[in-house]
Amino acid sequence: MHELLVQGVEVRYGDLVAVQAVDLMLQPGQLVAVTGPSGAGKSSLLWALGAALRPSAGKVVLAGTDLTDREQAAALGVAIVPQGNGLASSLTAAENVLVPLLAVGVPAGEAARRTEEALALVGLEESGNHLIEELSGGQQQRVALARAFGAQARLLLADEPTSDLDAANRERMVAALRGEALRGAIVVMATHDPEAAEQTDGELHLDEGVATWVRPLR
Ligand SMILES: Nc1ncnc2c1ncn2[C@@H]1O[C@H](COP(=O)(O)OP(=O)(O)OP(=O)(O)O)[C@@H](O)[C@H]1O
Repeated sequence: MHELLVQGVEVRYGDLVAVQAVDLMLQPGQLVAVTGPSGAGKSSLLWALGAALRPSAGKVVLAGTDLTDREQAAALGVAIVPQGNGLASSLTAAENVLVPLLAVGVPAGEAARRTEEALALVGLEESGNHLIEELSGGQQQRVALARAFGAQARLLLADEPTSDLDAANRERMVAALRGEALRGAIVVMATHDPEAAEQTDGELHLDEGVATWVRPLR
């Protein structure tokens, strides 16, 4: 059985078909890039995979369970790192990682340990006490990834995770995403960055919502 089954997923905004009948089968341990020009439907596909929007057709099944809404998907371990990070700007970097863990009942000691590890993974161990609004765009992007790493997701959906990063941090983030896959997650990253894309196990290219494997999964 495939852990993630995507069958005929279509996303429409009114008359516009942003994603056209995408089929995918992914297994734990796989790191996949979704590439394509601006407006091709990458974010829409990721949001549909994470049940943050309801597909107009088709379904997304994780470990045998149909994903129905964002809350249910989050409870099943589906994390989304959105473009533009989605962080709480009045909290510190560490609080942004810690609070969601406490909210889902991770014990305080374990949550603190995971927070420290996740911030170290993105190279921000010294910045945990900084407010988000005091951090640069690239640092904020790294906190958003740290939050997802702390959550130890089963399916991690990262939208343009390296877009604001310099080369060294891009390498660090791709390595961290690979680490998540090695831990047993399925990791799907939308990206414009060819160097990040080529480090994945497969590249799914979207053009006007039509998906084609330009580099099939290995
Ligand atoms: N909420 C929305 N309402 C209407 N149209 C939308 C909405 N979100 C996206 N679209 C349209 O759907 C298409 C796909 O958008 P999407 O954001 O998924 O593309 P993308 O490949 O992620 O683009 P980018 O690389 O610029 O982020 C575009 O034509 C976009 O204008």
